[in-house]
Amino acid sequence: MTDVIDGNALADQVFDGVSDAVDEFEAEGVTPGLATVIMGEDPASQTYVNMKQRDCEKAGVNGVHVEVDGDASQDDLLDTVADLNDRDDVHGILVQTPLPDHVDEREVMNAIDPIKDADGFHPENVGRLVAGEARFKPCTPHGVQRMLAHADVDTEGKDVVIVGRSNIVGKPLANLLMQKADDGNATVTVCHSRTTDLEAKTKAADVVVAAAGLPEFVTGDMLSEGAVVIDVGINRVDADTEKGYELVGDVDFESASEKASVISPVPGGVGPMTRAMLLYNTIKATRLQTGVDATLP
Ligand SMILES: Nc1nc(=O)c2c([nH]1)NC[C@@H]1CN(c3ccc(C(=O)N[C@@H](CCC(=O)O)C(=O)O)cc3)C=[N+]21
Repeated sequence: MTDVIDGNALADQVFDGVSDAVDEFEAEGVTPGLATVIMGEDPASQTYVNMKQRDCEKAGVNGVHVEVDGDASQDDLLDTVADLNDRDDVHGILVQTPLPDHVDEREVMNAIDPIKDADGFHPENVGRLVAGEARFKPCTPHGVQRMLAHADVDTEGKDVVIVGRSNIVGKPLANLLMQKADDGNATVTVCHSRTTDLEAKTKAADVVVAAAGLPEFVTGDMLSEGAVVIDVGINRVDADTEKGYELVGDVDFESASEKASVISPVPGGVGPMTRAMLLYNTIKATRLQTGVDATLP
């Protein structure tokens, strides 16, 4: 039987833990706050940010939403970030990507106060993570780790193949899973578009993480029998649905689930866990800024 990880149910457990932590903060007169900043009108970004704000409401986190006009300057966006850095009621800040072409994403990430960096993308936090002293783990890699633990997948000594080398998923996840401190202890191979004979590598893997941003790229014939498959892809492909698109992962679920012992679906897998770990980081940030030791979810 293939175990299909229910990312929504697992995320709900984390959200419950966040609510409990919020109660602990409230008892000390603190309300954790998360600011989401969106610049421009990208429809997918609007959807995601709305979901994040709904999560905040559900968990009792103070959600602060800021919209910056798509035609505004980079300096306007940096001013917005600076204001949020200064606000005592905002403990976590997320600037939704992609940003308009005239804005340098790196400059914006660098401007976020590292202690409020709910995404974990600031170079100081990237450096800490690589050094084995993670402060804010990026949300998607952290969510993947939680999903593996939940499915009783112990990666110690196992071969993990990550398909995709992005700064937000592939690179940080590789670092986490190879480390001792995170009970990863895996042998990690990072594959990408220039990898020769990808199939030989995925076939030899105990765990395959698909994070290339390519719809249904990883198929069952690329997997070994009993492999663990985590699908990080969230691709909108045109379809004859009400919304005009459907969500598909980077894994061809039908063929892959015939081989896999454990698999995560899209939607309902990594996506909700990414949002849950965003609130986890908000709780962690609030602890660091207030000194109140609320229980981490
Ligand atoms: N600074 C920044 N931080 C991010 O974390 C970030 C970002 N920018 N830019 C875009 C990506 C994408 N992302 C998603 C998170 C959750 C779902 C999610 O919850 N998806 C649901 C349903 C989605 C739907 O119904 O459309 C699911 O997979 O079940 C999707 C996508 C965060 N991102």
